[in-house]
Amino acid sequence: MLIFIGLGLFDERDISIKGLETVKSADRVFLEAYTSRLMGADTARLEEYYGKEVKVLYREDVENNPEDILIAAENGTAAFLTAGDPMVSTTHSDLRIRAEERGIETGIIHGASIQSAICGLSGLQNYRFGKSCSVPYPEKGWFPLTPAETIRSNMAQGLHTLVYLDIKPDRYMTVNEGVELISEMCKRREEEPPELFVGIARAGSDRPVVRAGRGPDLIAYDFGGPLQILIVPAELHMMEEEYLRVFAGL
Ligand SMILES: C[S@@+](CC[C@H](N)C(=O)[O-])C[C@H]1O[C@@H](n2cnc3c(N)ncnc32)[C@H](O)[C@@H]1O
Repeated sequence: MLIFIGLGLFDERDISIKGLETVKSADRVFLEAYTSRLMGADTARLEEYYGKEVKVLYREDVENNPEDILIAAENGTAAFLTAGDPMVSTTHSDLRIRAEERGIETGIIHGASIQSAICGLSGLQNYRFGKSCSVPYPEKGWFPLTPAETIRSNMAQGLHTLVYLDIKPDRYMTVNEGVELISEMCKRREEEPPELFVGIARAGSDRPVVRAGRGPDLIAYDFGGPLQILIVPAELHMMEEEYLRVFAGL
């Protein structure tokens, strides 16, 4: 059996009791470490907490060579762990389909996701979000403008945009970098950059940071360590504006 388990948002204690019991009784435990991360716990700490060896997986292991996972799931119970919820803004549906097609039973134990956490932290209503987007680190000769296009299209419909920030093996994109990149994309599209941004750092920790402001203000603000995420709000409802004043320094 292959069970996808969400670890929640920050450290080893954010997993559900159901998830923890399943990990502890699993035959093999895999940790997907490229779509998101638990910044409050490293692999050694997870292994100690679960009393199990944890095999860390990178994109290549899941998307191109998932044999090890599938064979483990054919021969016993394999737990596949992902920070957040395993099926939110990740590509794991493909693995679940592959398993089912091989006759392997699958299941999901959900975890708290950044997608809902940002609503509580920012006060922006979840039903007012449009399509989300990701800002990647630009590479030589490659500077995609699609995030700016998504933001503009959402904005025209009065919808907020959630902007996921890139994770690389050796670095994590900050809110400061995200705002700078979006402003540059708008410039290249010959558009005005958004007037307001909301930056969030370390959701799920004891001290998450939430800050709303104009682009230059957020670029200068120190959000501390990763993980970080960005929202570009559309026109605010009265209650949303009030919430940002009280909790995000608007
Ligand atoms: C592709 S999404 C994966 C979401 C995950 N599956 C979930 O349900 O939470 C990962 C991105 O979300 C943001 N993120 C995830 N967890 C976060 C946290 N605890 N605090 C701030 N941002 C976070 C970061 O921008 C990160 O690059």
